[in-house]
Amino acid sequence: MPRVLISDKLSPTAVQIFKDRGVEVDYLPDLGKDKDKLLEIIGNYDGLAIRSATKVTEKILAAATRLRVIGRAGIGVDNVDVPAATARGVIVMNTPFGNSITTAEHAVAMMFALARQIPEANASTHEGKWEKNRFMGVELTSKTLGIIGCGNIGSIVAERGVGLRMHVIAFDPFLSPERAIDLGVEKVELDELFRRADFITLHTPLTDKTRNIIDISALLKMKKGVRIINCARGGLIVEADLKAALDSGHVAGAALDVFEIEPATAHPLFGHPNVVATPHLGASTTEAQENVALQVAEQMSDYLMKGAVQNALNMPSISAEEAPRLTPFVKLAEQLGSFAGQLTETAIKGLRIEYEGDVAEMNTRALTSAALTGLLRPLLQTVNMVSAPAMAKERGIAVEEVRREAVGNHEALIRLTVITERQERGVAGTVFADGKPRIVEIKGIGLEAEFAPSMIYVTNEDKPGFIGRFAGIIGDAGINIATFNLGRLAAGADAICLVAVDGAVPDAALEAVKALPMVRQAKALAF
Ligand SMILES: NC(=O)C1=CN([C@@H]2O[C@H](COP(=O)(O)OP(=O)(O)OC[C@H]3O[C@@H](n4cnc5c(N)ncnc54)[C@H](O)[C@@H]3O)[C@@H](O)[C@H]2O)C=CC1
Ligand SMILES: O=C(O)C(=O)COP(=O)(O)O
Repeated sequence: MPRVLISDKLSPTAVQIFKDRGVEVDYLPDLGKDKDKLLEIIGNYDGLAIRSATKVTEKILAAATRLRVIGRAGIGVDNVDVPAATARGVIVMNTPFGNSITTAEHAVAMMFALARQIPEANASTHEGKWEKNRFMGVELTSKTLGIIGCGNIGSIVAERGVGLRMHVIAFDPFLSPERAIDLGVEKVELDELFRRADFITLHTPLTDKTRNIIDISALLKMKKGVRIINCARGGLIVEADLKAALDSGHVAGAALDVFEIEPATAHPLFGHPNVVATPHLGASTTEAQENVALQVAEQMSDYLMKGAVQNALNMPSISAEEAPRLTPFVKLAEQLGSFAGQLTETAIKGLRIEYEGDVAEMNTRALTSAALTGLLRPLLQTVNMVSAPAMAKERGIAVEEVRREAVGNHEALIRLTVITERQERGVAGTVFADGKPRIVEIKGIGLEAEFAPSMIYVTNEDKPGFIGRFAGIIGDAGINIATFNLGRLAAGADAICLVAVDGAVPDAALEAVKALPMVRQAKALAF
């Protein structure tokens, strides 16, 4: 039974779903804050469910020897070392929509709070001061709202802004002009947004490109009296620069839900009269927390129990519906890759994968990942479908996918061609109705063989006497032949022989096969 650790506070719904789906679960909501304890126990788990408090570092991943999936009940995964997880073959998934409305609403609430100084006015009124003349606000109607990052959350903020009769402008390199029109948003460059906006709200992920996107030079480009809202990530704003701009009065107010270092218990901006602060509450509503807990538990259980992959950041999706149909082809692609990988002794420059017939309509990204996994496994024992594409890229292996209708006898065929400095070697296979993968072609020569744990592959000249002498050597070595499959280009031309044997092939027997006069190559293969 797979075991999952929940190391941050999640709705009890998640615990129940894991249990209902047959996944053992330990709920330790404060563990994320205790790095040492997490390091000590993480090796016991197949899955880790987190929010933003747990930091999944390279060190934690190194100790997570059983880990197969990290599920982020929320959106941002900047607290996970995704490249390190990928290199170790651990899927990282999030719940990209579950808390977006809630977070957008928090940004809008922050905008109102800034415009009318609600938190300060509230505190003063509670103190019995009745400072009616101290709190003069600004109207939102007709003001320009500048949105940096117009994805899921930014778009919802945009729609709310339009509803409030604001003029909404957005900077997002990936926002299409059509989508901008649909949202009622004017797409602008960043400098223009800085120049024109009365309110600026941030909704990008924290990446190397977005880090410090609001620094002193950006602040100086903004209108005097601008108000800034950050419900995305600390690190997008240089906090010291913001403080200077608030102190000088250039920025009239800032509302911050997120901070460079969290938890933020002491901060130079705390106590500033024009700063509204909340403790990373963007996603904290009953509705959003139910959504993300339910979704993360379902996604992680689906992966651990059925092999379905949804919302993974480092692996193509495989739906629970397609998983049963795809699985035998995943196996075929991996075994074909493994076959090619075991036969290739020089550096691989490229891999061409041809999908013919029914399989061309399937999830070929997942199949290509599987093929790369098989191909690279002789070099990298720990490679899997998550890490294989990144590993192939790192090694400079160019991957080409071709999809076409069925051309031969097979309704579905996958052909893998490995390209090295010296040659191109192709191998093709299919899955029959019994669900078992078969090799049906090697180097353009047709044959039909099932994959077996131990096999011998021989290329030879098609001359009389080979089979008898080969079988004699194998029999003398005490190895039982399970299946014997032959193929040849033409009578007397190149031939191949793929033999399944019971048990490992001793080196001496393989050497004796290689020494036969008509043999060109002989190799023991393991699947
Ligand atoms: N305060 C909180 O509790 C929460 C914070 N968040 C944060 O909000 C962020 C945004 O979430 P979503 O909208 O769901 O993500 P998303 O991926 O749907 O949208 C992000 C947008 O940022 C854009 N972008 C990327 N780089 C950019 C750049 N250099 N300049 C301008 N735009 C850029 C992308 O094109 C994309 O459209 C998350 O990454 C997360 O860090 C999310 C949920 C809750
Ligand atoms: O989903 C996100 O990106 C968030 O920032 C929400 O964080 P949280 O789950 O509340 O710790």
